[in-house]
Amino acid sequence: MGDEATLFERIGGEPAMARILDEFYARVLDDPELGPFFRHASMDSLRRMQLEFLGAALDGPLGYSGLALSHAHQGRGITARHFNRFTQHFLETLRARGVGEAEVVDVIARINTYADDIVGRSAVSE
Ligand code: HEM
Repeated sequence: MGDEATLFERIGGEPAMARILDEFYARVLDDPELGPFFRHASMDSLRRMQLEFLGAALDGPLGYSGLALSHAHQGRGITARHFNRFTQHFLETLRARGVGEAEVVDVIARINTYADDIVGRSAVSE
């Protein structure tokens, strides 16, 4: 049991996820509704933090050393619509990179559990 690959490992671990995140953030920056959020972001550091975060959230073996997601995203005006677009880009990138459909579904379900941490309270009514 303990020897079973984690979800992160089934996707290909750190090297595969690093390539996925390169493509994913290129798509996000190209999206006219999402790109402006990242105008002042340090993308290298963000990609590294996101890699760690996913490495931990998809059952390891990475650990996450960044800010709490609620803290990192509060006050940015992120709505449910932004969150869904962001997640849709991630889903499309996983598919484009050849990740299996079962893993894609598992990853998106896992990511959706963080919606309340990302979407601002005052914006939920949208
Ligand atoms: C489940 C979805 C998401 C996850 C897992 C996630 C994850 C992260 C992580 C790990 C960080 C780095 C925190 C740190 O620096 O310590 C971060 C920062 C950030 N995220 Fe997200 N995020 C998500 C959704 C979004 C969405 C929907 C937006 C905007 C539309 C967004 C915009 C940002 C911005 C602007 C930063 C700060 C970048 C910087 O200035 O360095 N995130 N996110």
